[in-house]
Amino acid sequence: MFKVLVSDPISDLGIQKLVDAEDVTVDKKPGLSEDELVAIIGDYDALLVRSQTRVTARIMDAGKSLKVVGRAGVGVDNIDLEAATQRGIIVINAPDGNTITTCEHTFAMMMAVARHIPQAYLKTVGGEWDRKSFLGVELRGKILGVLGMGRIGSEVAKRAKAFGMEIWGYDPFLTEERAEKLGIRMSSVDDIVRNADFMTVHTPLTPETRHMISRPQFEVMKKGMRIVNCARGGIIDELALVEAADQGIVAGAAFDVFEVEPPAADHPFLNHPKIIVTPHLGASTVEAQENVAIDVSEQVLNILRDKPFLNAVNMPPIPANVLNKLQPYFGLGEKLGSFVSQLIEGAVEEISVSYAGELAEVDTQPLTRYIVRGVLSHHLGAEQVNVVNSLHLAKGRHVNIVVSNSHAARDFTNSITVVLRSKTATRLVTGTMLTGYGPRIVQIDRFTVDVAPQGNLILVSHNDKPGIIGSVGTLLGDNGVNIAAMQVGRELEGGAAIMVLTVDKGASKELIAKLVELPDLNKAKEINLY
Ligand SMILES: NC(=O)C1=CN([C@@H]2O[C@H](COP(=O)(O)OP(=O)(O)OC[C@H]3O[C@@H](n4cnc5c(N)ncnc54)[C@H](O)[C@@H]3O)[C@@H](O)[C@H]2O)C=CC1
Ligand SMILES: O=C(O)CCC(=O)C(=O)O
Repeated sequence: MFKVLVSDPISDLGIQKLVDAEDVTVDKKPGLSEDELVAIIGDYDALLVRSQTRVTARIMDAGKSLKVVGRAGVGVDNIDLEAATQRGIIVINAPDGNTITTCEHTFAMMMAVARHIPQAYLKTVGGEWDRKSFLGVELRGKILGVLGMGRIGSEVAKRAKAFGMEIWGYDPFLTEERAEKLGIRMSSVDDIVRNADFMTVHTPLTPETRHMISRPQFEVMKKGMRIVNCARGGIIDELALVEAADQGIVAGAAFDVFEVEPPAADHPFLNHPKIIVTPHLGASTVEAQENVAIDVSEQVLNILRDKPFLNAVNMPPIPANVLNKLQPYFGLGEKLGSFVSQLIEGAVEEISVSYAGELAEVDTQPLTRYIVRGVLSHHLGAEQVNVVNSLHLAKGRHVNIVVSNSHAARDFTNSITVVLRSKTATRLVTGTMLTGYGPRIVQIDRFTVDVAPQGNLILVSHNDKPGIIGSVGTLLGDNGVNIAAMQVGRELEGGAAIMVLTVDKGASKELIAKLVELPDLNKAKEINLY
């Protein structure tokens, strides 16, 4: 008999299938502390949570029989994925069940902010009949900028069309074909910020999306913008938003999520006349809670019964013989994917991986998953993409994956080449494991290099002229950026060349822009590999 513990309030109807299963007993114990969970988890095979329970390494250590943690929802920020993976505990989520509900909450927020509904309600119930202070705006005819065109963003776009809005969307994986199908304009963050009347964010919180709307964006923002965030706190810089609202740039904002939840009592959003808030209610409908509970219950049953399952967000076990051969390359593969995904412009349409040398002789599928993870996690967030779901996520985004093997490695015992193709560009990176030195990037596009794939890198393309290395070094030095290592690759003396600098701390966007102004320097790009 399998034992399942439900430690958050999860829909009874949703978990009925588990309760009815003859080989399962279900205990519902919401609101337990970590200590209380540690004390009882040893009896259970599965743990079902929403977002309140923090599933820590301590709990998992005590869960000697624990095979699966099921999250009834999308975000798994409350589960220590690394610890689960290390202990062979499968973590699954329910990514589809609350899409429509969160999309509808976004509309509720957008309309409430357009018509000042919470503010007007407060005055009316307070006994005032104030019809002058709450002049609203229509949605019809307005430009709605959607940042993040995944599950929720796409549904928002579809519904906004019914309101007569013009939709401008931005997502690194948005292709022209998909934009056309959705009837939206493919745009950029900058265009949206400068032109939209309403803006809504539907991305995960990643190092790239953190504060993607901050002071520089508010400075150029169309006056009178109304902003909605029902995704994750921190995508929009909260303090910069308050400033922009006070300066009259932002006419209104509606937030369901906060950088720290719950927000402190003196949080500047609370009681701000232009900002309305809800306490992370995006997924809180009867239907969504039922959907996510049904989805997660079904997959937990499959896992307990040793059947194929969906929506795993961490790593499944790999056979020991395969693992031994591939493990040294997992980190390199992921870094190569991340490196080249930070170089490519435009939506990625194809990831092509070539294995050469001894690597071509083993089943490299697990390694391909790491490479694809590296490519996707730059945009989707490392927390959302793992080796279990990376290929599936790529397929869902219509990214073609091509794998080839060549038994003869050119200069190395083994090498991995990753080529990304978008509509407008093709970028290539090759890596290898050098005995005694570890992972190395040995080719970038057509240039031979020798770069350790880690930390903050700056990739510069330039013309091979005397003095250019010095001028780059001086500019970085003058701006307090220390160069730890430097590599130059060129085809011919005096021809096109690249420089890869490993720097001790990240360079600001302004400094990268200054680099490009140097004579004979064509492009500069910062790349983070952690
Ligand atoms: N308020 C709530 O209760 C809920 C919040 N959420 C949150 O909503 C967000 C969206 O969820 P889904 O649509 O299900 O996720 P999804 O994974 O389907 O879509 C996210 C999209 O963001 C895109 N993206 C990543 N980086 C970007 C960038 N720099 N600029 C523009 N787009 C970028 C990705 O390519 C992807 O298409 C997530 O943060 C999720 O945790 C989800 C459900 C409920
Ligand atoms: O379970 C909840 O209410 C939170 C939903 C959420 O934010 C998510 O699924 O990512």
